[in-house]
Amino acid sequence: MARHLITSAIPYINGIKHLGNLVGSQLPADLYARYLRGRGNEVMFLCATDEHGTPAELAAAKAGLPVAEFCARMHEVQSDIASRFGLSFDHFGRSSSDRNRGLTQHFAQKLAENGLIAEVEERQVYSVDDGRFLPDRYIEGTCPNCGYDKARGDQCENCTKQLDPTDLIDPRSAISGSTNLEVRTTKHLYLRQSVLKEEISAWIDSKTDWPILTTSIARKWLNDGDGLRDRGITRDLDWGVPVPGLPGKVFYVWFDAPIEYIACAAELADATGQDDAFWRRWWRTDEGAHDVTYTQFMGKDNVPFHTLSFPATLIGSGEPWKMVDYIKSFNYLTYDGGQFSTSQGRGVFMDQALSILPADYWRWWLLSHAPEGSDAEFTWDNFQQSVNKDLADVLGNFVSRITKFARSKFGETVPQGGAWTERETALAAALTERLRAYEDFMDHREVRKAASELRAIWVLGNEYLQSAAPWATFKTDPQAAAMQVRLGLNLIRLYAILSAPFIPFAAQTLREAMGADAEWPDDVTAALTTLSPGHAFAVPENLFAKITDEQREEWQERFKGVRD
Ligand SMILES: Nc1ncnc2c1ncn2[C@@H]1O[C@H](COP(=O)(O)OP(=O)(O)OP(=O)(O)O)[C@@H](O)[C@H]1O
Ligand SMILES: [Zn+2]
Repeated sequence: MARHLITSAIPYINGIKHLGNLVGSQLPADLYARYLRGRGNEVMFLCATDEHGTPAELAAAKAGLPVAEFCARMHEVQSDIASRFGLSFDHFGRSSSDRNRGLTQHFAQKLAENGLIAEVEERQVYSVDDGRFLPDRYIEGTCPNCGYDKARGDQCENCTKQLDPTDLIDPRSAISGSTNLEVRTTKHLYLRQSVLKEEISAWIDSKTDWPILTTSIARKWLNDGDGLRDRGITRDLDWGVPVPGLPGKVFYVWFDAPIEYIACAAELADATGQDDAFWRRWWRTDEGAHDVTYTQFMGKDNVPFHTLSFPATLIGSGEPWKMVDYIKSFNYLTYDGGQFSTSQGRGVFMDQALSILPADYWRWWLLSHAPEGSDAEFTWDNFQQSVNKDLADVLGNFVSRITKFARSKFGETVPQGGAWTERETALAAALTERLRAYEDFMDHREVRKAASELRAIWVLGNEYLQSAAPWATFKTDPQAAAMQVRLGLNLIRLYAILSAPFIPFAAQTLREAMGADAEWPDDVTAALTTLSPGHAFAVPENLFAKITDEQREEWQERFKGVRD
């Protein structure tokens, strides 16, 4: 039994996540966690809400709530939707927790002791009327590059140029609209990443098995221009982790967010009444984490922070923290010809998705079309086809035919009689080959390829049923038909176990209907004879309903605009 630590990029708190966020982080992480648990490994699967930063403050202001209360409410909302999607976190934490505050301050302190923090005098825009500095999105104005008049302090959304607040022409406060602004000097902390460049470079070079998407993004930022640059890690805000010794300042959200991966495990310990040793054995290589394999999941825009900044924090601390072993990154899922966007409300959001279909339909489509090699597009046509074919015609149909036929001819117990022929031996051999390929792809976090092996495993069952045709066999040789049905019922049990990482809810229904255990099949032949004659089963209710053309058209229409 191996030990696996798994983290998903932590979803930002400002709203309900869309299907792109889901497939780019939490869902594949859940797939991997479920698979590893299914194979008997010890798994710690962590996720949390990312609660600091200016967008949270602005969203709270828009909702008319104090930011702490807004975050507490949104955390509950996200947590509820996550569990309805079957995301099996061992803990869903909060980056605003006391644990994260403590750890973030701890890391800053260690970095300072090691000479990796610089104090820099900076020129920042101050709003006299609002009585505060205006970092990042708190300031708007005209873009010096393209002339767009709603450019923000950190970036122009029109031409995508990265900006500093002092670059803006005719700047105004995003809070009050006031133009009574002045530039003041203020002190900020910088993380001296440039000092660690060689060490981080060598570390990335040692990761020869990582996806190209991950290493290419890391190398681009390591080597672009002047190379790895020092970064400001503090902001003039109230909401965030306070910076000791610098009143009125908090750490930048991207400094404390990845530290929450660690804090989250500590939050779990607190929530379950366990001591610090409980979480430190996952995170400290000197306290038990030396044998842990750590995998992170995220969309491509998060890669620089996980390959450079967060490793700089951990390495720079000089302490033996567990470093990531594998970073699985994803390209983008696009929506019917455009981008998903939380701020513009474009696409399908997790709550909306569940209001029209159960989680497994989405899980299956998203994972089997995960944007691994390139961006992938969600279209309603493709969704309908894939659900109807894979889930309804292949898996659902197989289950329904076998169980209904079995019940009608032999009653609701596994029938007795008959012996395997060459057809069954050949099926077991074909299944074994597919199963080993499936395991191999899952072990390598190859999501799409694993999905297509699983589909092929389902197809083998249908082909067997087609060629064995127990309904015809029954007329001439009822004993042989009994054997075929027995095999079919055992196949359903096998499918329940193998499919659980992708479609956990349907898998559970199948397992309960078969009155079966969940033991991973090492030997397929043994697995296909696990349910013995006399074992009771039930006919599961229609497992998957097909998506009709009317439904597809209605949803296409309903989700084509933007959400309020
Ligand atoms: N269209 C997408 N396809 C795949 N992954 C995505 C997509 N958009 C965001 N992600 C990933 O989703 C995860 C959670 O993102 P986060 O909550 O920070 O939202 P975000 O990146 O601000 O996206 P948005 O602005 O659309 O809400 C991150 O790992 C991010 O890389
Ligand atoms: Zn611009």
